[in-house]
Amino acid sequence: MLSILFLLVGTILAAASANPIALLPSYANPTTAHGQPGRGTISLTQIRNKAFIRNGPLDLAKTYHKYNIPLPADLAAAVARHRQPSRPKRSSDAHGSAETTPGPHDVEYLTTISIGTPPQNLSINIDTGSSDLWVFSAETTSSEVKGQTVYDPSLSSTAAQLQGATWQISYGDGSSSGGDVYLDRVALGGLTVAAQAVECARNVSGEFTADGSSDGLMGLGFGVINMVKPVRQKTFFENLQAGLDEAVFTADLKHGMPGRYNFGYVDSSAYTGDITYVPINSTDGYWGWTSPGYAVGSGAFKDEAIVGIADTGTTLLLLPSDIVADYYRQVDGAKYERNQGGYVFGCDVALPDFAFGVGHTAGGSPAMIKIPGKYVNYAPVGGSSTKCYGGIQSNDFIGASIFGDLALKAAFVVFDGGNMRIGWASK
Ligand SMILES: C[C@@H](SC(=N)N)c1ccc(Cl)cc1
Repeated sequence: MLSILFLLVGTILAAASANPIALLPSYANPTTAHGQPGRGTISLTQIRNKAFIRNGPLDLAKTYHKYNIPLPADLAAAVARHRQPSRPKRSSDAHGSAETTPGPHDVEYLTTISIGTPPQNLSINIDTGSSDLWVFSAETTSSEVKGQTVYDPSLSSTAAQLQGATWQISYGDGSSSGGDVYLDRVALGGLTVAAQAVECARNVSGEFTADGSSDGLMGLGFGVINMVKPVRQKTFFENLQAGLDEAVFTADLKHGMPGRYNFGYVDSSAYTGDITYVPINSTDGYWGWTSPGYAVGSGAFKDEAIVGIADTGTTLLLLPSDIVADYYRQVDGAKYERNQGGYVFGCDVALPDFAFGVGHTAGGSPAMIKIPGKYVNYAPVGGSSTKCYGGIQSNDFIGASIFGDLALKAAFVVFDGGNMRIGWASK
């Protein structure tokens, strides 16, 4: 319940739109505050401000704020939605595009997002292999912040803490992070979600601290594996999806140069030939799909189903060990080195292309995505200028293949949430 504030005369007109009862001065018959006539006094007549539109959530939220009580999740979301329209208009706003920039050796691709009001710009790793948007924050243990830009919800007028919510996540490379949650405005590529769950790190593992270029991750997997407790939160794409012209986002990563993530449309100028679509299996929360097989260099296509995920958050292409061995048999001097954790070769060696199939053989040959051999030279191994590490490695102990950035940057990829399918095209 709003407590009706008696305002000083000077602020009456400015405040009228914010309060249900406008206080209008009446100079005609001066009386005391209790209605008794007196000299030099003023009486204030109350009239209802017909321009005031009652808003229950906002009224209730004012009471919570008055007593410094964090807002319950639903109320926080209602307040954030009231402050900012959450659904993009179905016109020019229903699609967006953002440049993404590779780190050294294309180890990751970083994209700018803005969070809060006024906007705080952070550089994040878009990761289709997870489903949490988490960022370095003002709450992150200071010794674990080394060069990252942090999000500070206390500086955002649209931030509302999600009461009681926490998160903790671990990734395939052993890295991890965890903290609490705010709802705030998040914008990417011209698209905005008014009440996006922004997971603020209180702790991050050394791998994240050591990467001063990345201020966090935006997971674009499926919300079923979002790690917020007690209530999982939707991804940025899931929150946008219904308002997009097309319920898709596309990844156009490039080798050693900036690429783009688009949302809500398929840019027909970004690829050659046709897009071949195959169904995805999102049961495990990933963009899971099956390739029908592969070819090494100019060799024949080999029918061997490759069950994997399309994962922008993994650098390399991780495949069954028999396929990996088949590839490196075509590389002079290549060998598996345990102490390097994979196949290595001379940095100047000729590398054959690697192609993987998309679509079923079904009599006709499948569409093929060809990874140029030069892409497979990932980087020199630590301390050497002559020995290089392969970009194709084994998926041993993972349980599925991972079509990471090495594969994705050879293609234009459509992540089609509307039709639960993934599309691959050459470019
Ligand atoms: C799904 C990715 S992790 C990610 N993209 N956030 C993954 C899982 C397990 C291994 Cl071993 C390597 C990579």
